[in-house]
This record gives sequence, structure tokens and C-alpha cells, in this order.
Amino acid sequence: MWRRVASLSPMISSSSPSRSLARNQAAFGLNIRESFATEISKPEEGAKSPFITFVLGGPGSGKGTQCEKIVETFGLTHLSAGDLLRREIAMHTKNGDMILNLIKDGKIVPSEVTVKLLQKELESSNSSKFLIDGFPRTEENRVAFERIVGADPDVVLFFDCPEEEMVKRVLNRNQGRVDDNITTIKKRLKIFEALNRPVIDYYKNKGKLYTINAVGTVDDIFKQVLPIFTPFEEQLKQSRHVNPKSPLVENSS
Ligand SMILES: Nc1ncnc2c1ncn2[C@@H]1O[C@H](COP(=O)(O)OP(=O)(O)OP(=O)(O)O)[C@@H](O)[C@H]1O
Ligand SMILES: O=c1ccn([C@@H]2O[C@H](COP(=O)(O)O)[C@@H](O)[C@H]2O)c(=O)[nH]1
Ligand SMILES: [Mg+2]
Repeated sequence: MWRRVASLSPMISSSSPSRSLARNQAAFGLNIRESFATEISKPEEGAKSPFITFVLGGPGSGKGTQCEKIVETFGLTHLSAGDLLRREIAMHTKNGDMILNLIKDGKIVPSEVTVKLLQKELESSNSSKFLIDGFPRTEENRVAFERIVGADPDVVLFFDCPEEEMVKRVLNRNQGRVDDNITTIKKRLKIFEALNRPVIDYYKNKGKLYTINAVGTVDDIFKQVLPIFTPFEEQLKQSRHVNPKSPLVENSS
């Protein structure tokens, strides 16, 4: 579905993003002029663009939980950026130790690393509809994805949750994550406000953002998610659905 078309370096021009954003990113150890040579992919000639949903929200806002329900119902392929990074740690790849140290500290992994992991998953998948969970974390991530992968999201979900609820959920999560402790959570919340808010605002201005009140039961929250995908039903139907219970599966009789 995808083909590599060019290499890119440097990735970000000096004119974007804004100076205040640059200061924010620098404060959290990011280098907005980070330049790297990498491959740009584009959907193959004649192929339909994939349907991409970005799933945003603070730590513990319920992104992963709601993604599971979206997958069950609509058959999108779930790509969690955090899970891909944790897999690198578990597999002791060359970036594993660096990723572990950043995650422990609640910091953002360089765009090149995360975008390449996502790109690999997108390119090797037979699916044409994706839920990209926990990405982009920063404006730099967003620009890197657009330029390297060559795709824009169709939908951006933002799970809006008060900090104290997020902290409570993360501390009760019990999945053995190295970043589920109060010290790291405080850092992640700060980084979320400073670096992810501008991304949320960007998609709001583009009319692509759907804000969901993430307080309530999992099912109540999903009731807000369901109608967001209704206008895309036809588009989502055109690709194969993995779940036979999906309301979007065409009747085979
Ligand atoms: N609506 C909800 N009410 C109460 N608990 C919830 C709700 N949704 C999810 N949880 C629980 O909160 C915890 C965090 O949820 P989840 O892992 O889905 O969040 P997340 O946004 O993916 O977090 P992270 O960014 O840290 O990966 C989990 O233990 C999950 O079971
Ligand atoms: O695009 C990304 C996604 C994640 N990270 C790092 O991983 C942790 C955990 O991410 P979750 O989405 O909460 O699973 C996050 O705090 C970052 O340290 C990243 O750098 N870039
Ligand atoms: Mg998650």
C-alpha cells in the first residue's frame, strides 16, 4: 500500500514551529532542529489513502481502553506508540536503553525513532484503517509524521480527563509499567500540558478534533466515541473487518 519516495534531511525548517513552542520543547530536552535522513513513504499510486485516527489524551485518560472498544466495533488496526517503544525495550534493540531512560523520566523519545516504528507497522500491515494511540506527543512528532509517512489523520480523538482522575487511574493500573509511579506521572502531566496541548490546538483549528469527556464508565465514554465514526461508515466499510459483530460488516447473505 505504501512506497518509499525520497529521503528527507533536515526534517524541520527553521521557520516552524513557533518560537514559544521551540522554547517549550527545548525546556523538555527536545531539539526542534533535530535533523535526520530518513525515508518518506506515500501511498502507492492508485491506492486509497489509509484512514488514520490519532488518539490523544493525558496519561491514564483511557486511550488504550477506548481503543480496544473501537477495534472491536469498527475493526481499525490499533498501533500504540508507547507499546511499540516498550517492545523495543523488551527486545533489547539498539535504542532500547535510551527509550527506557526517557520513559522512566516521562520524556519524549526522539521523533525519528517513534515515527520509524510507526512507519514500519503501517507499511507492513494489510489494513487500511489505523488507530494511532498516544501519538503525536509534540508538534515536532506531528510534523515528522506528516512529512515522513506522508499522511494526515482523518480524525483526532482527545480524551479530556482531570489530572486527579488520571493520577488515580495510573496508580491503580498495576501493569508493571516503569512510568506508573507518582514521580514520573507528575513529569508526564507537565510534559503533556506543555507539548501535547499545542498538537490538540492544531487539530482543533483544522476542524479534525473530537473532544470526549473521559470521566464516567468505560461504556458511557464509548457512547460518545461511537457517533464520531458514523460519518466515516462508508469509508470504513470498504476495507475488511476483523470482527464479525461489527455494525459495519456488510451483510453476506
Ligand atoms: N472510564 C474509566 N473509569 C475508570 N478507570 C478507567 C476508565 N478507563 C480506563 N480506566 C483504567 O485506567 C487505567 C488507565 O487506562 P488506559 O491504560 O486505557 O489509559 P491510557 O490513556 O492509555 O494511559 P497511558 O497514556 O498511560 O498509556 C487502566 O487501568 C484502565 O483500566
Ligand atoms: O509517541 C510517543 C509515545 C510514547 N512516548 C513515551 O512512552 C511513554 C508511555 O507512552 P503511553 O502512550 O502512555 O503508553 C511516554 O510517557 C513517553 O515517555 C514517546 O516518547 N512518544
Ligand atoms: Mg495507553
